[in-house]
Amino acid sequence: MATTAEEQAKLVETSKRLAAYQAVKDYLLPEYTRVGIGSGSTVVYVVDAIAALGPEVTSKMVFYPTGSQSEELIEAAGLNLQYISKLPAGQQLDVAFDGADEVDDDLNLIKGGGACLWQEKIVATSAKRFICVADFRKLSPRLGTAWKKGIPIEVLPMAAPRVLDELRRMGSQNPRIRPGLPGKAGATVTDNGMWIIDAPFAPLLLPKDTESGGQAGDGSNGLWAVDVLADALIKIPGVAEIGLFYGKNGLQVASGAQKPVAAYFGMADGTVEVRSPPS
Ligand SMILES: O=C(CO)[C@H](O)[C@H](O)COP(=O)(O)O
Repeated sequence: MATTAEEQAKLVETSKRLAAYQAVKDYLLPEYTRVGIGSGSTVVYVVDAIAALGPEVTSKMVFYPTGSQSEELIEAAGLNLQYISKLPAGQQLDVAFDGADEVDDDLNLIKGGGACLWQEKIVATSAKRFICVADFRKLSPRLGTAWKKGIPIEVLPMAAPRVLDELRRMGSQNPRIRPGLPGKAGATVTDNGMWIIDAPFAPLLLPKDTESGGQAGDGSNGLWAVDVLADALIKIPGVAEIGLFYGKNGLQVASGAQKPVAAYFGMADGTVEVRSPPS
């Protein structure tokens, strides 16, 4: 068991790496040609795993980034870069890999800790198969349990005060405009020229909590179901995109969906746990 902060950090990195290599082994088939690459520190290992397959496999593939960080990763690994804007209408990526800030029991995700959520959602929903790769810290029964910073919401800067008002009205506790990096004055500016608001809510309910006379999940008692909250947030004027990647259970998740078809977690014991959404 990791005891020092240094050992814990090493364990987390090992977990990310294990999950990434396993996910790429299982889901990057040699016949695939179009691959989405997400953002964040876990995706670095996804790109490592892909590059390790060698040019005989990867030279036939084209890689689509979710922002400036993944664009750099793709180029630095010597992989073929293409933009999602160039994906012809009616066509899809074969697979997309991305990380997450938190993953619940139904594989709904919080994303956007790295401020890339808008392009990440476009790439994930453009893929036939969206695969989430994470370490053990990201697993939670309900979104908002472990990730306390809030749901990242990408907003038009001029609308930020109005969006904050509405979020408070909806019960968000202390929603805040994300500041820039230390030493940089002002807000975080996304790759799309927008700002991010982080909006904390009480842990979000799942269908199993709201069905059969359970909690309402409509925010009336301060508790929201993931899908009800997501549908309300995206309708706030000035909101460009939200960092909830969600969907109803029992639906076909393999095409145009925000939820992953599989989530790979590197565990603290050195194993990789693979989860699929409930049917
Ligand atoms: O959503 C994201 C960026 O917008 C990332 O996928 C998420 O923040 C996870 O990052 P990391 O792998 O560094 O923990």
